[in-house]
Amino acid sequence: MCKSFLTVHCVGLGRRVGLSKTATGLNLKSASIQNSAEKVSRADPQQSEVPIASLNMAAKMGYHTSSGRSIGSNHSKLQALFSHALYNLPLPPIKEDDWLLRVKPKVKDNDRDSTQEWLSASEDGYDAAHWDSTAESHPPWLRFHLGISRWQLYDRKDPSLRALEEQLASHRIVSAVQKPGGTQLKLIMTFPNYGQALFKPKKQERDVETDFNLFYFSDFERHNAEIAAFHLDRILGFQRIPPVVGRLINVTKEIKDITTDRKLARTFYTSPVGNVCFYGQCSYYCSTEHAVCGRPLALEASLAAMLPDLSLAPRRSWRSPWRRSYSRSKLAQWEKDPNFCATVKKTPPYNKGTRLVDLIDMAILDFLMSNMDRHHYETFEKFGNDTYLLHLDNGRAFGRHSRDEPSILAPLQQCCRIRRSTFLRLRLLALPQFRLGDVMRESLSKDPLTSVAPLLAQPHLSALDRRLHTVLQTVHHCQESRRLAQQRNDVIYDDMGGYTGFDTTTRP
Ligand SMILES: Nc1ncnc2c1ncn2[C@@H]1O[C@H](COP(=O)(O)OP(=O)(O)OP(=O)(O)O)[C@@H](O)[C@H]1O
Ligand SMILES: [Mn+2]
Repeated sequence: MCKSFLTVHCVGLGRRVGLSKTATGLNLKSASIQNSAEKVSRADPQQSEVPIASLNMAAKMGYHTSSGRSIGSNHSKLQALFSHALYNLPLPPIKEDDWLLRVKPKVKDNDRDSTQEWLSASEDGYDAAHWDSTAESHPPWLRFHLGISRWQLYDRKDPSLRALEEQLASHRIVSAVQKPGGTQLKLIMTFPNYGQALFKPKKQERDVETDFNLFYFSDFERHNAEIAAFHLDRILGFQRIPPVVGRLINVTKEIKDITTDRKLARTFYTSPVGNVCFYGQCSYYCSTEHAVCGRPLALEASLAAMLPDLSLAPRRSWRSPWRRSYSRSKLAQWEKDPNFCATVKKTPPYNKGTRLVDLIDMAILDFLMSNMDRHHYETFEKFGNDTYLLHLDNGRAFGRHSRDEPSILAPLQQCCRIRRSTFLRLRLLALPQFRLGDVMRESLSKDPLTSVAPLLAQPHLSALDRRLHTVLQTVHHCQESRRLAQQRNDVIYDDMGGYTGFDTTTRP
């Protein structure tokens, strides 16, 4: 049972907590910490709060040390990239309302005693929780939630992010149940400190290329794509994908033996060669033909940090104007109309603010990793239209390396617009001293599953560099055609305000 000053958990836990909302001090509009000082819960990026033991563990697992230098290498392209000015641009000032979960400013006197801290006895495999209003008492997943702002999902330099990744990769799994909805099997896993992760299993070997005759919507999801997408999004400087790590799961001990999900438990069996398999229940690929199997027990999987529960932080789902037709014979509007973008530009929410360039950022991410499955995207409702797009669900990326899919880039090509900061970072990533494929390799080498096999095979890394060149060429063509037509050059959307000194006009 938990007593809470922080209602985040009780709702997110999915278990009975035994206290009424008023008793827990729940502010339904937002998570509430009953303390006046906002500073209490936001991690200070300057100050490492990761215990030494965790850093040792992280080192063993191949994560960065606190200096950020990768273990066993003297020259880190990734570190050099993240030290570059373009990766350290100042964010707009963060006002009270720009945090997703707000710190409740005042405690009523009669609430004070019962709501000052969160207490729970250790039971059912969960740790006793003694969380108060100080950041030090909060587990890393909670620091992640409290660090979500209008401008980014996390601060790349926040040391508690490393602790979060480490816990996703190694903490004991207390519960594993199916996540309903969606087309493919996925589980919600819970850790002793009440943190949760979205689990997606390995369904195919990393080097299998998607069948060219398959429509994109029939493609299987890939656990390594979820992991690689998180790294790529961070390397592009977006911070719009929740942290994802790879992990070897013991199918019997960490799923079958502990699950309370009877529908899931019923689908376990032993294959003819003695591997433990299961297939769960879902609308498409949940049958013995599509079972996921351990070898004989070990199963590779991706674990993504869960976002705050929808009851605390509702999200809005938007249909992408450039979504593909789900019919095998019909074309979508954007495929038929060369002036499609002119219409989109006039249509809310694309007619104001950064929504259009944010969508173009997402198209660039998707083109680089060849993800054709971005029919929808989500935003946090609290932030209205003035916020970034969440890049969730990347399991269908990195399916092909031998071919590129130019139609994914249609938003950039048709609208001829790109954020200045994105364009400059892309140009940086094309330089030999950084090189996208190289920094991706280095970044992915920190993931625990690299010990099994590199998360992206070399042809995928080379494809990233090739596609990056295509993106830069596309921007160049846009600039040239606007110049020739003597139109005002509105290709580069200036999101960097006073920042000067970066040249945006030269060829890639
Ligand atoms: N890290 C996360 N935290 C919380 N919710 C998430 C997270 N990642 C995804 N979701 C939610 O879960 C839903 C299903 O996840 P996802 O899209 O990855 O599964 P899927 O099986 O591929 O679904 P679909 O078949 O509909 O594409 C998403 O639409 C999103 O709202
Ligand atoms: Mn999906």
